[in-house]
Amino acid sequence: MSDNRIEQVRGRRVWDSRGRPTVEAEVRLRSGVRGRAIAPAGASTGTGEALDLRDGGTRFAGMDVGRACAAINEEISTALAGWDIADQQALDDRLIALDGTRERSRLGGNAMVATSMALLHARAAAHDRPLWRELAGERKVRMPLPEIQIFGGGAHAARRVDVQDFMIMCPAARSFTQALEWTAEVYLAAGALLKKAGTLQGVADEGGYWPAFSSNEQALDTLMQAILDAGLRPGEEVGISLDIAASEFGRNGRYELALEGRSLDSDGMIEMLGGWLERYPILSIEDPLAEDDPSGFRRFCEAHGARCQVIGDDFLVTNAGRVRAAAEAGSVNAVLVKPNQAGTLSEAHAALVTGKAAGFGTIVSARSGETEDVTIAHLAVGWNAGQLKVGSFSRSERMAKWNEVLRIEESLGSEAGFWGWDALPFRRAR
Ligand SMILES: O=C(O)[C@@H](CO)OP(=O)(O)O
Ligand SMILES: [Mg+2]
Repeated sequence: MSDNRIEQVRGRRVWDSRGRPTVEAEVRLRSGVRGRAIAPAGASTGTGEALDLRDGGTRFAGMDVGRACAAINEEISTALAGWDIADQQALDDRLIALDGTRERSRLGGNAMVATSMALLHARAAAHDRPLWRELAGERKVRMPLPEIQIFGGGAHAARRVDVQDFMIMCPAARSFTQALEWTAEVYLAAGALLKKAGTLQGVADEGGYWPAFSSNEQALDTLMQAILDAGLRPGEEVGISLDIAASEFGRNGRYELALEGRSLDSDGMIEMLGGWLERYPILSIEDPLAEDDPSGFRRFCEAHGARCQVIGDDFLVTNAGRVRAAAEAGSVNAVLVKPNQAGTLSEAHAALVTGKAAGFGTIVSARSGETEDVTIAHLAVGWNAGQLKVGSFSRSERMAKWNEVLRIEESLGSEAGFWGWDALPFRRAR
């Protein structure tokens, strides 16, 4: 028997897709087996998220991670040394207790999530199996429905468009492979439309195009045209998915839509989004209202939850307690699961399981600041989440994840199912 006790955990500074430093953790077992993982970072963050430990001063605009790396090298490594790798929950509990703060400000959410993920990698390596299989065991899993950005806006594109993510979903595809193929067709068609119109400005943080639109509706119209140009049927084969990220422009019940020069209250937002739902084949809307507007969420979900997935991201911050409360209140019907919002994999998993128990859609999601780390792809498959959101084609830190799911799908051969329509909570309820 090889010795699966932890020898050491090391932290190192690496760089993310926005040119900012981030934290990599590397776990070494006594057997010599290693596992490593890198923490991602958000730009549009919820106030209830685990906090990254970042160093002040002018170095890298005050974004350095020296203290988070030191926390791994010193406290975390000492606290975990000698522990067996088998029990992720016990190891995560140890990290949580060691930090001792609600918002993870002492060790840093970035140090904790990198360590938590690296522990899982080490365990999978010790068992000589892929990470997703380590999580799923012998349970059957299906490949996730991808949610892929075509246009970026909001905090990821200097707020050129108010809405943060204009994405598509291909629930009628037969497989993950085919869903990715269809999405690529739409992506290329959208790029051609923007070039022709002279509105292409570049690539946004998550790999979607950065367009110069004059209204949010223009983005939706262009997206519809791109779906048609790709030879696909909007609403039947391909649907639209939006992340409004409304906390970025809404506070205290007021929403300032800069692009359109409009200021709306909650009811105005609900009415505007309801109008979009009438006119466009929208299957999913994330954070339609701000995190401080729970009654707005409730009214929105009451009005539209029967025909649209309503996702809480900043609103729920991957917190099982908040997911439970939202299920009781009826304020969303889906939860975005971002491990670094929670701080550890066990807490992220608890949020997902709580969502599933409530009949919610569950979407494992990357952050806008990412790296070559593909852990998230394995979590989506291994936890059988149903949906995955990691950004789009023009950025390889995103494609690394999608391509990893292709590999997993191929490895399963005819065993590999695809979540398709079943991933969407309002479709399952029918
Ligand atoms: O809001 C989101 O869902 C994510 C990913 O799109 O963005 P960020 O990582 O900046 O929070
Ligand atoms: Mg979001």
